[in-house]
Amino acid sequence: MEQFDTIIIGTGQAGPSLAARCAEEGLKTAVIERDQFGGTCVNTGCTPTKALVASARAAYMAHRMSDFGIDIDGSISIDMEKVKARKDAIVKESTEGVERWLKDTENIRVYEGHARFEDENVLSVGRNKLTADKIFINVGGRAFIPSGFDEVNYLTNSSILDLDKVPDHLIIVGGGYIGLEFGQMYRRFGSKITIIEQGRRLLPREDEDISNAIQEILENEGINFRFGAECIGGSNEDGQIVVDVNCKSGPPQVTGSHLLLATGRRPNTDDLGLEHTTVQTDDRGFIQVDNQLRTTGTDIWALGDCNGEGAFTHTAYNDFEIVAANLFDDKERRLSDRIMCYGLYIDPALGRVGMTEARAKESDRKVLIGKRPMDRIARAKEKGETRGFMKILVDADTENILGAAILGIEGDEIIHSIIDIMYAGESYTTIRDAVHIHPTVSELIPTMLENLEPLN
Ligand SMILES: Cc1cc2nc3c(=O)[nH]c(=O)nc-3n(C[C@H](O)[C@H](O)[C@H](O)COP(=O)(O)OP(=O)(O)OC[C@H]3O[C@@H](n4cnc5c(N)ncnc54)[C@H](O)[C@@H]3O)c2cc1C
Ligand SMILES: NC(=O)c1ccc[n+]([C@@H]2O[C@H](COP(=O)([O-])OP(=O)(O)OC[C@H]3O[C@@H](n4cnc5c(N)ncnc54)[C@H](O)[C@@H]3O)[C@@H](O)[C@H]2O)c1
Repeated sequence: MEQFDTIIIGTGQAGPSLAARCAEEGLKTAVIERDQFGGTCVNTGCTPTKALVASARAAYMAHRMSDFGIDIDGSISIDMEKVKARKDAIVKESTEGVERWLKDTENIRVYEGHARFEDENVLSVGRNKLTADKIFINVGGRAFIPSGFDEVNYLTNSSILDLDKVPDHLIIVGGGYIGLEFGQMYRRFGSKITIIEQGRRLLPREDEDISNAIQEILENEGINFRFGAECIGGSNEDGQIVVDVNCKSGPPQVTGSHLLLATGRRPNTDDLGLEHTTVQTDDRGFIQVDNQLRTTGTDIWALGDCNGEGAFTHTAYNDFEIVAANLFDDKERRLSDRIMCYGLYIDPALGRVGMTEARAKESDRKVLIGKRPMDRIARAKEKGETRGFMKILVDADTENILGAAILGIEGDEIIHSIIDIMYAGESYTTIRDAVHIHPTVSELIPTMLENLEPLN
């Protein structure tokens, strides 16, 4: 049995920073990783997808060159092998960076293998047995595969990254983050795309005007949607893929060359031996945690996607910050202090923070709303990027900003001025009265706030 002060399972977005901090504090730290260093974000999530989104945008802009008065003498084609090579190089640099960082840090010992609890404070990794005073679980998640697809060659967010040819017709099951980002990307690379969504609209957690605007943007680029259509199975037929659809209208089968299942994620907690501990999970396998990320187990914490409290890189990293502040800095940081924010990396991107309009309406607050279409923003027009709109919700009594959505060029960046005001707990008038630089999209946030109206 090898004794450590701390053990960290998984090298996703919380584990490595926490390991480095533990090591810096002089703690003898073990880190266990069963697959690629850096986890989902670096290897099969944010990094590769955003690299591909950038290639797809370059292709899109190449096709739009004449809008800007530029003639291209010749055809535009996609070399998917080169697109993939660019993406692979960016991923390699990051994953190797995480591996080197961990392996070169004093006080950290890295184990490569699958960690499993044998007891409350004992883990096995292959033939090694490890124990520690404190254990941190950062095991992330993987693609959820609905039943009915065993007999078909489907792709997931991981395996689609190996493609070095553009599919003729990519069928995507699921109109969430993964479905929309890959859908637009491969449409721009030249695939025919059909997105099949069981709900009646895209992104049901967003407001209906956001869902509709995104649908319109993607349809205008040539993406086909099927709504109210649950995909219940698939088969390989004559070199094609046939997806069976349970629906009230439209054909009961969709045929294409490739199939991407983008139907959500499940936590990597089913093979962790948690049954040998007092760590409790919910009915979907997410580890239950308190406001400081402590599990029900003794001296066991859970961080990142596996605790179901956030599903993003920045929420996983914030979990690390909360744990480190409480353990080492004598600062009480809490999960409940986090204001939910995220980006959806279709183009133009959606930047989001806080409440939706629907949630604000349901609350018993007096709410003010401001809205501005991108085609009434000078910089968006100058850039030829007038799709989308922005909106903001304000509590009429406290003057605090409740939430905002920016669907438009650089929406993922612009939203941060609103996020910061929300964290500062400042009145919306601070940003309304601030001088923003001209010409930017951001300069219209003060203007939007000058024109608030009651939300009915
Ligand atoms: C396609 C896609 C695109 C995304 N894009 C974005 C984005 O643009 N922005 C954003 O904020 N988020 C994005 N996300 C979400 C983001 O990737 C995750 O929220 C983030 O990676 C979560 O990190 P984590 O630390 O919880 O775990 P992970 O990054 O999933 O890491 C967990 C690690 O634990 C290891 N592990 C699991 N079980 C064991 C075990 N028993 N023993 C040893 N090791 C184990 C795994 O191998 C893995 O390396 C995306 C996700 C996907 C799938
Ligand atoms: N930009 C980002 O930050 C980003 C990008 C990609 C992924 N992610 C993370 O990955 C997670 C998973 O993304 P996702 O898109 O897989 O999940 P999701 O939960 O966002 O969307 C899944 C969609 O699939 C639909 N669906 C499920 N089963 C179906 C079926 N049988 N037939 C038809 N439709 C079906 C659901 O109704 C839902 O709309 C996200 O929650 C997010 O945390 C983040």
